[in-house]
Amino acid sequence: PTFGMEFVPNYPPKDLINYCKFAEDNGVNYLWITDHYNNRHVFEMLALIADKTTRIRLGTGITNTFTHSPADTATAIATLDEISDGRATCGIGPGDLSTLPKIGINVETPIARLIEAVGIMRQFWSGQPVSTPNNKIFKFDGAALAYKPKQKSIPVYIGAQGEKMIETAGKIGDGSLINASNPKDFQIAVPIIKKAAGDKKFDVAACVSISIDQDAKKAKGAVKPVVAFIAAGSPPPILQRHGLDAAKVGTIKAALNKGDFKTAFGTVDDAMIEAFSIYGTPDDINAKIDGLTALGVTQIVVGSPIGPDRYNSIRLIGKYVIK
Ligand SMILES: C[C@H](OP(=O)(O)OC[C@@H](O)[C@@H](O)[C@@H](O)Cn1c2nc(=O)[nH]c(=O)c-2cc2ccc(O)cc21)C(=O)N[C@@H](CCC(=O)N[C@@H](CCC(=O)O)C(=O)O)C(=O)O
Repeated sequence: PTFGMEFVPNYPPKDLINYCKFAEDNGVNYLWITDHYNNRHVFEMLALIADKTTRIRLGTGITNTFTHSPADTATAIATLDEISDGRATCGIGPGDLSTLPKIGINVETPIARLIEAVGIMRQFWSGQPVSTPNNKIFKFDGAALAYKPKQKSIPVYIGAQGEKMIETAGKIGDGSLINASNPKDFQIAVPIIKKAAGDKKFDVAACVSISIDQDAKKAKGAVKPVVAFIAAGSPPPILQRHGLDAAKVGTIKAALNKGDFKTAFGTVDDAMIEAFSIYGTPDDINAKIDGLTALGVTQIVVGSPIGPDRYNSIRLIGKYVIK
C-alpha cells in the first residue's frame, strides 16, 4: 500500500511543520491535514508545509462543502497545487456533523451537496467557465478562475463513513478517506466502492488510528484516549457492528462531555480498542495492515495518536512498516 499520515492542526504550526518534514524524511507518501473550524486553518497549514517539503503529496483530510464555498475550495486547492509544484490532493466530505451546528450550520443533504461541489471544482480546474443552472444548491453563472491552474485535473478523495457516502465516494471520487481501522468495516466498504467505481483507478485510503511503539503496553495506553473519542462519536449501527457495550460507550460520552477524562479513558475496553484502532509493536502493526490490504485497502493513512512518542513512532513507521 502507499502510506499517508494525518495531522490535526491543534498544536503550534512549527511543531506541525517539523512532524510533516520528519514524515517525508521517513518515506510517507501523503500528508492529510484535517479541517475543523476550531483548529488552525487547514489551507494556511498546507501552504506552510508545501514550502518546507519537496516530494510528499499534500491534501485536505478532509474539508467540507458547508464552511467553504466550492469556488473557494477550488481556488485554495489550485493555489496549493501551484505552490507545491503539483502535489495537491483535495480531500472533501460531509463535514463534522457534531461541530458544524455550533457555527450555525445544519447539515442538509450532504451527499447531493458534495456531488454538486465536486463537479464545480473539477470544472474550475479544467479552466472552463462554470455555469450550473440545473444545480439545486450551488447555482454558478459564468464563474471562472482568473489564473491557469497548474494541472487540469487534481485528484479528489471523498471522506466517508456511512454506506451511501462510501458509495458516493466510489462514484465521484478518485479515492476515499474512510475513518475506520478494523477489517469488519472494510469487508463492507470495499465491495460498495468496487461496485460504484467500476473499473476506474481508485485509491481506497483507510484513516487508521495507529499507536506504534517497541513496548506494546505503552502503545495501548496511548491509543485509549483516541478510542474514547471515536467510540463516543460512533453511531449505534457501528457499535453494533463491532459488538460493543452501548452502556459503556454512553458512560464515555457523558464523561467526555463533562471533561471527566479519567472516567472516559478508564471505561475504554479491549473490544473498543480492537474495533477502532491498531496498536502495538511494528510486527503487530504490520500484521494488522496486511489484514486491511488483503481486503482491498490501497493506502494506509496513519492517524492519531501515531504513538506514545510521536517522533519515535514516525521513525518506527518509516523503518519497520513502510520499509
Ligand atoms: C452525511 C453522513 O455521511 P458520513 O460519511 O457518515 O459522515 C460522517 C463523516 O464521514 C463526516 O462527518 C466527515 O466529515 C468526518 N471527517 C472529517 N470531518 C471534518 O469536519 N473535518 C475533518 O478533517 C474530517 C476528517 C475525516 C477523515 C476521514 C473520514 O472518513 C471522515 C472525516 C451520513 O449520514 N451518511 C449516511 C446517510 C446520508 C444520506 O443518505 N444523505 C442523503 C439524504 C439524506 C437527507 O435527505 O439529508 C443526502 O445527503 O442527500 C450514509 O452515508 O449512509
